[in-house]
Amino acid sequence: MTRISRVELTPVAFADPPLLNVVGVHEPYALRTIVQVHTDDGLVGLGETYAADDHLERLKAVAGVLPELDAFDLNELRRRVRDVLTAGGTKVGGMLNLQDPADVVLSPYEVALLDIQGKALGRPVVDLLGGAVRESVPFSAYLFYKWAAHPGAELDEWGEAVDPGGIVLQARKMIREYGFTAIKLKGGVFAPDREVEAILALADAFPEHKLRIDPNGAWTVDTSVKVARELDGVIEYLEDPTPTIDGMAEVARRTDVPLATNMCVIAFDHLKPAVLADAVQVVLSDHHYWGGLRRSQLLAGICDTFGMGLSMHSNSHLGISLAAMTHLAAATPNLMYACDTHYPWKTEDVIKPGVLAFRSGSVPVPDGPGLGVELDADALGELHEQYLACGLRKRDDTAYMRSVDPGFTPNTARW
Ligand SMILES: O=C([O-])C(=O)C[C@H](O)[C@@H](O)C(=O)[O-]
Ligand SMILES: [Mg+2]
Repeated sequence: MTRISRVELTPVAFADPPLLNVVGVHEPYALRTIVQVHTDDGLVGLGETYAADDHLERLKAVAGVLPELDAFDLNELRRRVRDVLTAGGTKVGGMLNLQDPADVVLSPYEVALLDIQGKALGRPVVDLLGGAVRESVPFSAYLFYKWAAHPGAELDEWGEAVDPGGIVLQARKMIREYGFTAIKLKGGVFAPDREVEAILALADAFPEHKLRIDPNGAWTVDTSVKVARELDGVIEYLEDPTPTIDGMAEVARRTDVPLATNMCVIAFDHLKPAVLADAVQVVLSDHHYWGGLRRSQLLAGICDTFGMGLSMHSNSHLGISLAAMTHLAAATPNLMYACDTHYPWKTEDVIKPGVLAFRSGSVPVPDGPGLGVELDADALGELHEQYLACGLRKRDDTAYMRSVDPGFTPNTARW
């Protein structure tokens, strides 16, 4: 039997450019926790997750009850995670507009155990998820309005993008380097007209590419309907134009443009009300908060049953997450959209280079055992030192924006 002997949790910080969004701007570093689960027969499983202090505390509490667990017993893993979180007084179970903490904590451990299982069997994770229905996974070019540099820092390689021309230049560079065939624009930063103009400029410049815009709920219902009319036939879906299941349902009643979400359906409890209201036509899965790879496949099945499309959400992440996303997407037949990834925005990683590569916008599924990626111990150490030195302990785009613009308020349904 492959039993867990111990768990190592290493918070890391990696450089992140000043990407703008509805709640502010990315800080100079993004945080992640790297999870290493060791077994008594010498295997190590990898996982990657958020690194906010309260999340780290929960991860540590669960780490304490994992020794002796059989790495193939994912049901027992889930039971232990839920027991620990309930004992700590945490409410387990989704509430509207909240992720389920038990699924968020379960995720990196489930991925690490699947990595161990694959290594024990000599098979890639995709085979444990039912087998590959595609050999490589298409991702989208994830464009952001951005500053030329963090205040006081040197210019980065991407330059400024605060208007349609800047966004098109950014798209050209990203598509030249990665070959993406779908484009997502993060909106909610400027007035909707200006962001519509950017999408139209992208449509002109890239007539063959699939387009999407995601203002993270920055618009009212009426504005969302107006934008949907203007971009009907131009975009493949409109992502979270307005907040809440009720708001999205109202927009959906007034447009045929498919609505997608990673904001109002982010836990299993949200599916029933969303389906009953016909609020969303595409759910963006994300294994980091849907409870890992197998529960993301459960979500995929539910979407399939109720006639909803499936795409994939991302946050700033490193290579362990990209590997997990790729295995999952390769084994999920109804994931028919190019997945989001922040990967092009990062310049540092904790894995050894060589396995994960973009070819024509897609990542070939790693074929080594488990996730197929290897931790670089030196890089892990350096990014941990960077975490200790940078002082950030949770993501706070709003506070960072206010340090530059004290009057800034997040834009939820402002326009
Ligand atoms: O699709 C989304 O909503 C995201 O990717 C959320 C992220 O937090 C994005 O807004 C970001 O990185 O600023
Ligand atoms: Mg989104």
